[in-house]
Amino acid sequence: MPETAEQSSEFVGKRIAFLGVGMMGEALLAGLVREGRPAQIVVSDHSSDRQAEVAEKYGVQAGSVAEAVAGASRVILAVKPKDMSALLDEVGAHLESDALVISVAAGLTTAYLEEHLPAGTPVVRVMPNTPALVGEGMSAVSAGTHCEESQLAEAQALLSSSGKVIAVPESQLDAVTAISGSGPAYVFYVVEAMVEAGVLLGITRATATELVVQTLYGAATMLKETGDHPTLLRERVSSPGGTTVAALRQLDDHKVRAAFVTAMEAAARRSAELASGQG
Ligand SMILES: NC(=O)C1=CN([C@@H]2O[C@H](COP(=O)(O)OP(=O)(O)OC[C@H]3O[C@@H](n4cnc5c(N)ncnc54)[C@H](O)[C@@H]3O)[C@@H](O)[C@H]2O)C=CC1
Ligand SMILES: O=C(O)[C@@H]1CCC=N1
Repeated sequence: MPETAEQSSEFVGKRIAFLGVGMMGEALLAGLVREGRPAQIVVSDHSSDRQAEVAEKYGVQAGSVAEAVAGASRVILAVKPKDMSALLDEVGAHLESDALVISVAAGLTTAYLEEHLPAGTPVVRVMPNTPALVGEGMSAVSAGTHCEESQLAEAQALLSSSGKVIAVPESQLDAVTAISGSGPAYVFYVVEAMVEAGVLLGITRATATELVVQTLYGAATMLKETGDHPTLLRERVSSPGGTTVAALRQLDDHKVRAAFVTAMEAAARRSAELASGQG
């Protein structure tokens, strides 16, 4: 398991600026605060209401982008891709010479980030996901041209406060975005559908939700703890001539498996479009 930010001696005493504390920024911030370092964090958000809400909820400092970036050794960028160019101009004007810049924006490449920051700035591109909020996130990281191994490790240690972290070649980050970045939304979509079906079958919404959520949690835990192939686990549920095969046949007839493939291809394509400025 990678060293956590708490365990990393590199982490001690370093100030972290969070620029943009919407859904994803807050989820990553929550992990660091859980590790007990709120005094080192300063947040900045264009929405003053949002900035104040997050600063109060997590007991962290707040300020303008310039105030947050000045004196920060790590700068986390968590704004929408369309807002990144303006933010990078502002960040560049105040960035410390040894600061590491970490972006979570979908699609935006390290080359794009480097182009908009002072020459030689070390950058790390990350694709995290929202389960980071509860410490069960999945992040994939790639280093930019000027980022040293130790700086990539530093970014990994920082992100490990909110879940699992892997390093991947940057060419794979659009696919990663389609899998784990957007993935929680597919799961919530399936949950919605199963709960609706439960209600249709006469179960109360509360009970149907409880049944679906625990089923999902149990199935995910089995996948993680046994390491067994999903096909094997599915076959163990499917009695010959029973209820499960009757249901799965309907999913196949409705091409649900194929729909997941085309949906995820669309997500990866969209990620690549964001990189080429079609955001
Ligand atoms: N929501 C998700 O599941 C995931 C999001 N991401 C990426 O995270 C980034 C943020 O996404 P969300 O948190 O969902 O969006 P969001 O809209 O919830 O948050 C963005 C925040 O940035 C603030 N903002 C905009 N311009 C700013 C600026 N110049 N300075 C300071 N704050 C500024 C906004 O007021 C807002 O609070 C995006 O680039 C997205 O691609 C990556 C992985 C998963
Ligand atoms: O939908 C999006 O563009 C972002 C990136 C991955 C998840 N949410």
